[in-house]
Amino acid sequence: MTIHVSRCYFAYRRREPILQDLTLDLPSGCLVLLGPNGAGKSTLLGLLASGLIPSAGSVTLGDLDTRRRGDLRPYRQQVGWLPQQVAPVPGLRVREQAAYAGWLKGLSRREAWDRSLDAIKQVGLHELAERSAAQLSGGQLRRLGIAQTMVHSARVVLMDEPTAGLDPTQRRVFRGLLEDLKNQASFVVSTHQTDDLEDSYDSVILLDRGNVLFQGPTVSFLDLAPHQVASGRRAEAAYAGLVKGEA
Ligand SMILES: Nc1ncnc2c1ncn2[C@@H]1O[C@H](COP(=O)(O)OP(=O)(O)OP(=O)(O)O)[C@@H](O)[C@H]1O
Repeated sequence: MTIHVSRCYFAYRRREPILQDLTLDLPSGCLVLLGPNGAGKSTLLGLLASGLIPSAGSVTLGDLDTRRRGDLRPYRQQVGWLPQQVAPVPGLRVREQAAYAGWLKGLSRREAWDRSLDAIKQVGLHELAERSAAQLSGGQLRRLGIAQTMVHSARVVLMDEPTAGLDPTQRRVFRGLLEDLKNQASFVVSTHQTDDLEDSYDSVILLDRGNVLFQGPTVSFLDLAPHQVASGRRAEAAYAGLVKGEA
């Protein structure tokens, strides 16, 4: 089961609409959300996370609809959110912060604490369980953010530019993590990095000025690149062709 976006409109207060009549069925698996600066990726993720509510249309997961107040809590239990900056909670250690996130999502204190160990193990942070979360590096904090979504067994995890600012080693760690967690949840990842598309993602959505320029399997996206383009450059070429309308 994944998220359906149906005929959505969204505008920030008294501004031009960012998304108009947007309809998307997010497939399960790993999906990458691409698009130039200002395309509307974070806005779409905000709607999927239920932090933003469409002024018309709907965002649904099964029979849960983010426009119904009573549905928000169960919706958010199933949809995890990893913002660009994961903030350490002052005074909490790594495992405590993971457990705290689970408790905020409605788990009992006991259940959240029990599950937190597995979650930090899954992201390779168990050896740092007792360290203050404030002492983690940027890459480790993002892994903690993923662990927070694992504690409450989110079915869909949304990530906004999770590898921005990470060094190549940390980016590789992140890619490995995504690979390991793929069978536990679906992932929607917004990024500007196209070099690892083929290995990491099953499908692609390309947004530009709120419009979907492409939605489909990664292989079909790469096929849009001119034939002479070498394999490592195909995603970049397909992207450039679509954004300029040349593909
Ligand atoms: N809080 C806000 N208030 C008003 N306008 C906003 C707000 N957040 C974003 N916007 C506007 O909405 C449009 C889409 O922004 P959004 O952040 O969703 O794009 P993006 O694709 O995530 O961009 P980037 O790749 O630069 O992060 C932009 O024109 C932006 O200026």
